[in-house]
Amino acid sequence: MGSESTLKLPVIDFSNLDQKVHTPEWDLVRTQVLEALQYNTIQSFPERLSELDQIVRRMILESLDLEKYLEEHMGSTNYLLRVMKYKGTQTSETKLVLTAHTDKIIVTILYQNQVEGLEVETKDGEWINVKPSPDSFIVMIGDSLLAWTNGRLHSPNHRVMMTGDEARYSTGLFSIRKAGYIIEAPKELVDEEHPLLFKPFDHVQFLGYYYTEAGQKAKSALRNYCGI
Ligand SMILES: O=C(O)CCC(=O)C(=O)O
Ligand SMILES: [Fe+2]
Repeated sequence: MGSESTLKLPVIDFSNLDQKVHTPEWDLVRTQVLEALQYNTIQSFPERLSELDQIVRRMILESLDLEKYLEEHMGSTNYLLRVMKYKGTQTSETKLVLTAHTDKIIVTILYQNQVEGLEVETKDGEWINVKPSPDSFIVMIGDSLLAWTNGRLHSPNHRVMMTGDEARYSTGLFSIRKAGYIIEAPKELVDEEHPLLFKPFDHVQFLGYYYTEAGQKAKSALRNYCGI
């Protein structure tokens, strides 16, 4: 995204306020507060992230020569925005605060404060420690897209490990298939060399399975649910 589209949170200085209302300082800060609230940060943040999600997915479809599915893809998407807080562990030992999992969605976009903790597993089983940066997002593929691409893309295992007192905040935008949309790899991605890996499935029903005891215990809930 170009510099014009850079997201900037309004920053307001409250330090010159005393407790008296209707001083010029009070009126100035009140105007700034109202402007900031109208700035609609919480609304524009997911909007901008959903643009990024769509750019990434467009690039994936282009690289697979499957642009003809673009409209169907975008049209069958809902978005979920989740804000997460992980309390500091109050110890110098590193603790697992979010167990290893793959996301079940299409694409995940994460943004976080400066406290480290996210780790992503490579295909070879090595854990990479993600270094947070205020200028970047973490983009991961979820199981829905892995299944749709018939395994061409990888949805990585990830977890959160923390140590120390500081709280970690992260925000995730998750693109999700609408209920009733059947996820099925397109015929262009299935051939002798690439046999179909997953039976067609509905994302919401798959989630229902994922949250059962069997789904939670499975090494890959997707493979258990609809693997061929
Ligand atoms: O907080 C994070 O960085 C990861 C969150 C996550 O993996 C999830 O919500 O699925
Ligand atoms: Fe996740």
